[in-house]
Amino acid sequence: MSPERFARINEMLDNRQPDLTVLLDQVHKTNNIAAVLRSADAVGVHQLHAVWPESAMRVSGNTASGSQQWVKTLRHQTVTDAITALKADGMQVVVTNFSPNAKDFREIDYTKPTAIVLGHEKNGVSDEAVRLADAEVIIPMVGMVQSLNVSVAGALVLFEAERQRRATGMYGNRKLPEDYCQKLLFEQGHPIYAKACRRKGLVYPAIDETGQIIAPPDWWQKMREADPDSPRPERGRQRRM
Ligand SMILES: C[S@@+](CC[C@H](N)C(=O)[O-])C[C@H]1O[C@@H](n2cnc3c(N)ncnc32)[C@H](O)[C@@H]1O
Repeated sequence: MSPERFARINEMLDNRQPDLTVLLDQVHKTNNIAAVLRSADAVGVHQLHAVWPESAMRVSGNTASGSQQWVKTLRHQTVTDAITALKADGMQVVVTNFSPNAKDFREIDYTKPTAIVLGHEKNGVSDEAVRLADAEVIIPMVGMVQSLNVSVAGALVLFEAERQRRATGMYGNRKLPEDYCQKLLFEQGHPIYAKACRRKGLVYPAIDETGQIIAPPDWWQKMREADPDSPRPERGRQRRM
């Protein structure tokens, strides 16, 4: 991996907001799911949630433009399961909904741990989601059409959250666990070694701030035993401890 790409992934990790997420409440069109994923990645959402009772959830690769690699989706069988789990993580649950009880979406404090719920393309959010939510919000509209596309609605709320969080300095300081970040950086920077480690049950070595492996000699030895074809340390690039 080039030093530039390594730096870019590090910067992405520094900006991830593990306490901001989206719950897709039966959103089912693959293009819409992909577009929400892409906006979620853009504002630093680390993990998305989806109520998806069917077997496989599909994402349109073109629309997602690779964001599905960086924002993982956790699937829940029911909206009750999903919201219970989000609340157990200390999230306020904000449902986007056309309702007389809904506030303007800009009135919510998104600097709090927040899950934004988006509803089905035709039926909107489920009654159960509304019942369990802490707040209902609406994006005011003055045109002739009654609603926005769900991914557009999601992007507007997410970027309002981004605006508020940036204003209070919530970007640029790493909140994800360091061991998770190290694991991801190793897998991205050294995919062949990572694969060999997984295959043979070897622990991942540490890497330094430039992405070079910092491993004791016995790690290199075990790697060679595990996989005689594994690449040798590049002279001057792979640092030993
Ligand atoms: C196409 S809309 C669904 C319309 C549906 N007939 C209804 O009454 O909810 C799909 C989803 O987009 C979001 N959405 C679209 N426009 C919105 C708006 N103006 N305010 C809040 N949410 C909106 C909501 O999550 C909604 O469930």
